[in-house]
Formats: sequence, structure tokens, C-alpha cells
Amino acid sequence: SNPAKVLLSHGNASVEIYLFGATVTSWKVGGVEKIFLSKKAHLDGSKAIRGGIPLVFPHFGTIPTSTLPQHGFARVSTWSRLDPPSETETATSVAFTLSPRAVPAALAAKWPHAFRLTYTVTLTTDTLTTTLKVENTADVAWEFTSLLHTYFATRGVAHVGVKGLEGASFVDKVAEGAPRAVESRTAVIVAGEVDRVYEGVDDKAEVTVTGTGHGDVVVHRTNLPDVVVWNPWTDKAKAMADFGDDEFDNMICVEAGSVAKFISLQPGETWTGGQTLKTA
Ligand SMILES: O=P(O)(O)OC[C@H]1O[C@H](O)[C@H](O)[C@@H](O)[C@@H]1O
Repeated sequence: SNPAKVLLSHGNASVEIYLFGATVTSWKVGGVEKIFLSKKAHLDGSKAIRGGIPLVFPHFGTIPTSTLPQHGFARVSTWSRLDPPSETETATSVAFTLSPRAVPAALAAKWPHAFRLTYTVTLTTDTLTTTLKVENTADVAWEFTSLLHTYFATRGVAHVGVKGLEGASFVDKVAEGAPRAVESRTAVIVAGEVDRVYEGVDDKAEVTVTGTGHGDVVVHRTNLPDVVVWNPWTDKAKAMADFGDDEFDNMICVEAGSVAKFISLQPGETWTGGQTLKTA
């Protein structure tokens, strides 16, 4: 067995999680892979894993008040597994933890706050639940944003529709000036570069990824009000060294997060957010 990753299975479902970034890199149900992992992904800890479910913390994208790299350090830190996986009749579960001493020193220095993250991955026969708990272990308040950057596998992204975002307000990061608008379509489709942050989408609204060729997946969110839809399309694909030129056709990112507003945590306080992916 490879100590660098944890494999869980439950019935006919399985999930693979690298300690590097606590990155889920595979979720299979009945032998069907639901998650995209680039053929060019670095799996040796030299770069954030291109694909799977990278964890974004302590901030989404780049922000003026931080010199941390895009999406923060959680996805490029080596996490520790907490206990051995536990299995019940209905689910198999494992948890990982990260605190500042396991963050690369150069990055920890750029965000000098005491914290503890706990990431729990739970597998049932038809669901994958990933939950992040953030604890402020410092004696002063600090703030963060976070997101589960899920890459879904697709066979021809032109067939994909992301449902459940109709009526949601979004920021279009591709359009000049990143204008804000309201989604009018029942399904978001990909026919060019897409990079949109849908903000304040009610937790009760299920987001469904359809037409992937790998079976529909419903995304249930808890405490994650924002949904990012991303496909780099042709030019951005070519510009990414760890992504095949044609792989834009094989993936769509539907990312559940809390990124539109900073979350402030008082000393001793915790915040928990997560998603359940369910085969439809
Ligand atoms: O290349 P990365 O740092 O992994 O970021 C990949 C993408 O993540 C999110 O989806 C952002 O909205 C995109 O703007 C970004 O390009």
C-alpha cells in the first residue's frame, strides 16, 4: 500500500485520497469514475493536484491582502490521517487534519494564524460526503474563505448541463470588468471559457451535473452558499503545464464554497462546511 494515499471502499463504491492536500483524486461507483484527474497532474507533492477535489483554504483565488499563492496552502500541504478508516453497515469514513506546523514554512509565514483543519471523507454506496471543519486555535480572531474545488469527469463537455443555478446572481470572471448578472438558464452549459462565481445560492437548492457520460451527480451543500463553475476551454488549457491541451473536454469544475464574503472566526470558534455528492 502507498502511504501517500488512502483508499476507502464501501459496497461497489470507492474513493482515493492523497495526503498531499487531502485531495480526493477518484470516486468510483459501480466501476464508473465520477472525478476528473488530469493525465498531467503532479502526484508527487511538487504542485497542487490538477483534478480531484482540491481544498481551498484560507482564501479563494488571489486577494490583495495576502501574498499566499492562489487558493491558499491547504491543497499544497501534507495532511495527516487521524484514525484508521471506520466502517459501519451504511458508510465508510476517514478523517485528516492539518495545522500550521505541516504547512510549508514559506507559506505558513504568509498567513501566521493558529488553526486546525479537520477534513472528513465519508463514502456510502451512492454518496461521497466531504466536510471541512475550521477551528481558530489562536487568541485573536482571523478570517478566511474556503471551497471544495471538485473536478467532475465528462465525455464531451458540450453535452454537460449544470442545473439548479437559475435565478442565482453571479460574477462573470471571464467578461471584461467581471460584471455581475443573474442566471436565466435552467442549465449552465460550456461553449467557451467559463469562470463564474454564483453567490448566495440557497443550501436547499440542489445543483445537478448532467450529461457527463459518467452518470448524473447531485451536489448537496451545507454551509457553502457559493458555487463556482469553471472550464478553461482551449487557450487556458494550453497555458496550463499540468493539463492536457484537449482535457477541457473531459472535465467541468462545480465548486461548492463560501468565498463571496470572509468568514470571521473568534478564538476557540469553529466553522463547518461540506458537500454530499450523490449519484442520480
Ligand atoms: O489553476 P488553479 O490555481 O488550480 O485555479 C483553477 C481555477 O480555479 C477556480 O475555478 C477559479 O475560479 C478559476 O479562476 C481558476 O482558474
